[in-house]
Amino acid sequence: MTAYLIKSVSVVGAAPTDLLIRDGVVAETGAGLTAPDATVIDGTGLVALPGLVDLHTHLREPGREDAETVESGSRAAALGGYTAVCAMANTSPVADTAGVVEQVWRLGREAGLVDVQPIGAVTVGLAGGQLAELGAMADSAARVRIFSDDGHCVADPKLMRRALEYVKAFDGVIAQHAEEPRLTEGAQMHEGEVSTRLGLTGWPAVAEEAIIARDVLLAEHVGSRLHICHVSTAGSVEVLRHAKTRGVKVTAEVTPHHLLLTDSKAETYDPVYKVNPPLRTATDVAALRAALAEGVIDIVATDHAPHAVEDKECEWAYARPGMLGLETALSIALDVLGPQWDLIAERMSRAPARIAGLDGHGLDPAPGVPANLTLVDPATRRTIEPAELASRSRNTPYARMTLPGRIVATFLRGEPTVLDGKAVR
Ligand SMILES: NC(=O)N[C@@H](CC(=O)O)C(=O)O
Ligand SMILES: [Zn+2]
Ligand SMILES: [Zn+2]
Repeated sequence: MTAYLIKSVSVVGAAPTDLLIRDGVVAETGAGLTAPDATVIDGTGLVALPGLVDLHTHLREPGREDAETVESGSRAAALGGYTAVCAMANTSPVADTAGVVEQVWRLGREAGLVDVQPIGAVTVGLAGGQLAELGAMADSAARVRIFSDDGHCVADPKLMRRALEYVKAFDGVIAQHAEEPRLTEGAQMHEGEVSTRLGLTGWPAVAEEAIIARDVLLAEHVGSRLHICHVSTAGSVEVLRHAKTRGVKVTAEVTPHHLLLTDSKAETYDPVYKVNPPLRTATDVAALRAALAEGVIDIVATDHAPHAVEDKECEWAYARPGMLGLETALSIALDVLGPQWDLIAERMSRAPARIAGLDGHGLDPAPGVPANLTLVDPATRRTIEPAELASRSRNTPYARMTLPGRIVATFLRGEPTVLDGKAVR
């Protein structure tokens, strides 16, 4: 196993130091390190972060390997600075059995580019009718701890309660896609001024907020852990703030796109901007940014949602919702938060690793720690070219935008997955 000596790198924004990576761990840190057998990387101007952890990734395998595979999504993740991703359950077949989660877990191991942690479905077939075999998925080789029907809301309050109660036994968490389905029938975009002008059916903020309010009360009642996927409205932030003040065990994520883009993008009628929950208003964006800085929102999660060309390059109403995210998330975070490295490390690595219970991830580079880390060049700006992305899909909303920051290298347990900004395999 090759050793790597990274010279003069800033660890999470601190004064430059050297990092020696050997045998899968950070062996030593300090100024003036030497290691004759090591490959030297010049870290001048670079920032070392704990490898990013994505709590919300769609890898599309099994079932839609034309849009993404575990391997292509893992490569996109590594290039984005990630060392672990949690793979959503809305595959085909659905990841609602021990067999399917073990298959995804095994494919992740074989690709070997990031740790792929499968998320299990809450209900059989994501149909919302009966609980899936949560215990069997938890006990499987994939050791599932996060369960979600993402793409669909667990709308039945009794089923949601039972799921919350069930996962307590193994310190699991239910990740809710908060969308009251009766309030979003036929919805195409955020319900507001722009939807009225364009004549598109609206997805009202209250459809999200009502479910979050219900579920934080349920989580409080049964004393379970709840996670809220892709929070998108100012009102949701207020509900979460209230719940956290009461000590409810709730965590929440925001996506890069909800931190940057607004519903005015729908005026282009370009379905690349169609996403669930929809892009909201500038007021919502400001509230989400403030909540992320404050900690009312715990993490940034990509909701990387690859879609094949035929599902995206069509009329708005027929297009599938969802956007790519893994290869651009750090750049968006840097753009939105500025070089607040400790905050970025917390929201994109440490906190998601804690929520997912991923040992060995989310730890700042220090002696003895598994070498899961990424090197960022904050000074370089790059223009996003969809054709250059490692994802099998092309549905990035940032095409031809120039964004700050470039991932120079990523290490998974001491092995580089990315070097010189390029995937190693
Ligand atoms: N976000 C999306 O618009 N789409 C996701 C599902 C989801 O996250 O709800 C997908 O699977 O494509
Ligand atoms: Zn969702
Ligand atoms: Zn999703």
